[in-house]
This record gives sequence, C-alpha cells and structure tokens, in this order.
Amino acid sequence: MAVSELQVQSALKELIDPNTHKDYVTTKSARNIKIDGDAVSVDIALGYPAQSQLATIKQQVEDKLKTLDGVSKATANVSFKIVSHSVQRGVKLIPNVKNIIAVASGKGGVGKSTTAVNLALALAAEGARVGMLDADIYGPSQPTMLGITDKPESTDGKNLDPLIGHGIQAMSIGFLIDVETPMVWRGPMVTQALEQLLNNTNWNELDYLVVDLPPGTGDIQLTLAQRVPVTGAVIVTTPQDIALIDARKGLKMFEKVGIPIIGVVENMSLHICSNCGHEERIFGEGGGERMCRDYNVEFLGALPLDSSIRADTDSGKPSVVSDPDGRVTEIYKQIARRVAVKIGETAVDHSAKFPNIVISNT
Ligand SMILES: Nc1ncnc2c1ncn2[C@@H]1O[C@H](COP(=O)(O)OP(=O)(O)OP(=O)(O)O)[C@@H](O)[C@H]1O
Repeated sequence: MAVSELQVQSALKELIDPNTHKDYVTTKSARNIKIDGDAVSVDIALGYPAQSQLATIKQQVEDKLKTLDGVSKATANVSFKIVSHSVQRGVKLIPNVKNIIAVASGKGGVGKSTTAVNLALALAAEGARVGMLDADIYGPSQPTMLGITDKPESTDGKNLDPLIGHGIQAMSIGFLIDVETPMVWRGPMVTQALEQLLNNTNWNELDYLVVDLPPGTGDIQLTLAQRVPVTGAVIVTTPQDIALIDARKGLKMFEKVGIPIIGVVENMSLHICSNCGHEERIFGEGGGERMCRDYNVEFLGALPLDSSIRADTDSGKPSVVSDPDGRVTEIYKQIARRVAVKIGETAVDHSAKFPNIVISNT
C-alpha cells in the first residue's frame, strides 16, 4: 500500500534541523510533498543560507523517508530563500537590502571589526548575497581587512558603486578619505556621513548588509541605531569584566531603540599556545554566557585568541577566506548560521505587501 502524506509528515517531524533545532514541519520548511506509488518527494526550503549543509540535510531527509513502509525512492529538494524582516518603527528601508545586521561593541579593540568581516564572509560562504558597510568612521578598518585598495566609482553619476572584496560588496569612509590623516568628526557630521554611505551606495540585491558600527554607546551610536533600519544587532565582547560592563550598556542601547539583539559573540575567549597547544582563559571564564543568561539573549559562540586571526585580517584575507576549512572558520560559519536563523525567526516585513487603505466618502 502506498504511504500517506500524513505518514511522510510524521517522519519529517522526527527530523531536527541542525540550525533551528526544530523539526522541518514546525518550521514550515517542508513543502510540496508528492507521492507517486513507492516514490516520495519533498521540498525543504530553509529560511537561512546553509550551502555547506544542503547535501547533508538532503541525505538525512531522504534516508528518513526511505525508512517508511512502501517507500523505495525518496527525493528531497533542499534550498534556501532569505526574505526581508522588520526593522524599528518609523525608519526608512534601504532599496535592494533585505536585512541589516549591526555589529557593535561597548568598548574599542575587542575585535568587533574582525568579527563583522568574518561574519559577512561566512554568510557569503553559505550562499547569501552580502554587503559590508564600515560605519566605524573614526577608524575604518574594513578596506584593509577586505584587501581593497581601489576607490569607488559612480556609474550612474549619482550614487557610488560598492567595491568588491572576496565576493562581498563593501562601502567605507576609508575608501574616500586618507586614513593616515586624522579627521575631526563632530556628532552631526558622523551621522550624515554614515547616512550618505548607506543611502548613496548602489547596493546590488543584498540578503544581508553587515554594518560595522563605531565602538561605544554614546549619542552617536544611539543616533545611528535610530536611523539605520536594522533587523538585529550582534554584540561583540571579550570576557573581561570591564568589556562586559560596556557590552551590557550596548545591549541596553539597542533595547532602548527597539532593535532586537540577535546575540553575543565572545572574542578572545581562550588562548591556545601555538607552541604547546596549552589552553588558557587569560581574560576570565564564562562572562559572555553569564551576561546572556542575565539578559535572556543568545550566546552565539566564542572565538579563541589566535594569532592567525590577527595575521589573516591584517593581510586582507580574513580567516574565513584564508582557511575556509579551518576550525576558526567553522566557528564563524556556525555563528553566521545562528545569526541567519535568528533573523529568520523575527517577524517578516510585510510593509511592501500591504495594500494602501483608501477611505472614500462615496
Ligand atoms: N580572536 C582574535 N585573536 C587574535 N587577534 C584578534 C582576534 N580578534 C581580533 N584580533 C585583533 O585585535 C585587533 C583589534 O581587532 P578589531 O580591529 O577587530 O577590534 P575592534 O573592536 O573593531 O576595534 P575598534 O572598533 O576600536 O577599531 C586587531 O589587530 C585584530 O586583528
């Protein structure tokens, strides 16, 4: 007897998506079940980029379906599609940009820019179309980290075309000014410069735009957080108490402006001696996780203090590019998938689909 659609659904309910930690029926990823005699096919449409896992997920689903009585041929078509999610109320969306991820830190020097660029490259490695906006006006580091030395041009005579580094679209004040000459920025100039970089760039169909914010939680960051249409924020911290206190301020700042916190990345968590492999928690233990528990936000992952991370970014080839199969890259990819999943779980932006409501007297 042929298998029923209900039986196929029950089997799919027993399979847990490795990234959402939910089954494919609950997440509504399983669609279009077709049964033709002893052959079953199903589409699995993931809401996050997972290029490196598509084959594994396909295999898991097909193996599961083949355990059903009456099924000898199973086909799973696994794909992903990224949609726009909602942002703070009253903030204008950017054309051609589906989701904006702000990467912030309460304190300078904790590795925010390094995390931002590797997160962007990891999302791209998982198949998403990604951009990087370097909003760190005081110390733009993305041009160096992405190995970009060109100057942006304008093909339409109005907006600048982003420059491409390792497959991602990038815009930075560092492309436009001489980074060796210190610039004195006053508050309103910073927000204006940033809004121009964001709005006057010809972004090309981005799934995610990662924004590397300046460090700190002062007025400037607050204004930026209120003006940039952000889907969610990632906070980077190191485990020392002093960094954590500032990171807590960062969390509160985003709460204040209604931007959801995607989670916290702990950087320089653990030092691994490059000579003997000895592991040491130089900056303390468990601080990031404790903070996440206190504020009920997700701990996205921890990066070791590893001289290769510094050397890779300094040379313009961040770890995700220079060592695509390495342990550090896997951590960045895990973080990237968690970020994408969390964004996928936030409310979808329906603003573009809502019909105009016209009140007429007739
Ligand atoms: N996990 C790590 N292991 C080793 N070095 C790291 C790590 N993360 C970052 N670094 C290095 O630490 C320095 C500071 O990093 P980065 O510029 O990313 O910090 P930041 O928080 O963006 O600083 P700021 O915003 O103040 O410019 C850089 O030289 C970078 O290569």
